[in-house]
Amino acid sequence: MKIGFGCDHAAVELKDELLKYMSEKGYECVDFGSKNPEEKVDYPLKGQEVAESLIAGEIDKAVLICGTGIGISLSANKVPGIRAAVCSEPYSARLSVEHNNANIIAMGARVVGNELAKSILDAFFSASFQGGRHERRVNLITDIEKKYNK
Ligand SMILES: O=C(CO)[C@H](O)[C@H](O)[C@H](O)COP(=O)(O)O
Repeated sequence: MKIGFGCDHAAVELKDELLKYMSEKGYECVDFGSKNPEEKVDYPLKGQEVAESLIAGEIDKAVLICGTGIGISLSANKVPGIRAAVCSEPYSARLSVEHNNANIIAMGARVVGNELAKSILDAFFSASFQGGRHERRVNLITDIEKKYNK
């Protein structure tokens, strides 16, 4: 699996740590993130870049991090087909895949510590979409998208 990592200036350190963590686990990791915490980068641009790469099939899943995880996930979710979930603990991260078929996990570098962030990634990347009744609901989300993207 190929994982894209995106972040703004608020999350460079955590992004670097998580990219190393997932690389050591054997995942192929692509760094779309900011490299310098001193250089301000606007999170919508990073969220869009990573989301578009995922929809283009260049990466399979993504990890997006900004100060809170909110702005970068809101931006990614504007791209049709993206289901980015902001999570601050592993339970929601697991359920975001099992029930919502999330394809991006977002976190806040000013919210979670490094070890908690790793547990969140473990939960997200070891989970599988359960389908069934959840598929019908995810399809209803897609229907909303289609209604406004004609
Ligand atoms: O958390 C964020 C958006 O949801 C981003 O990380 C921004 O960096 C945040 O808005 C704070 O920005 P600042 O320029 O570092 O104060």
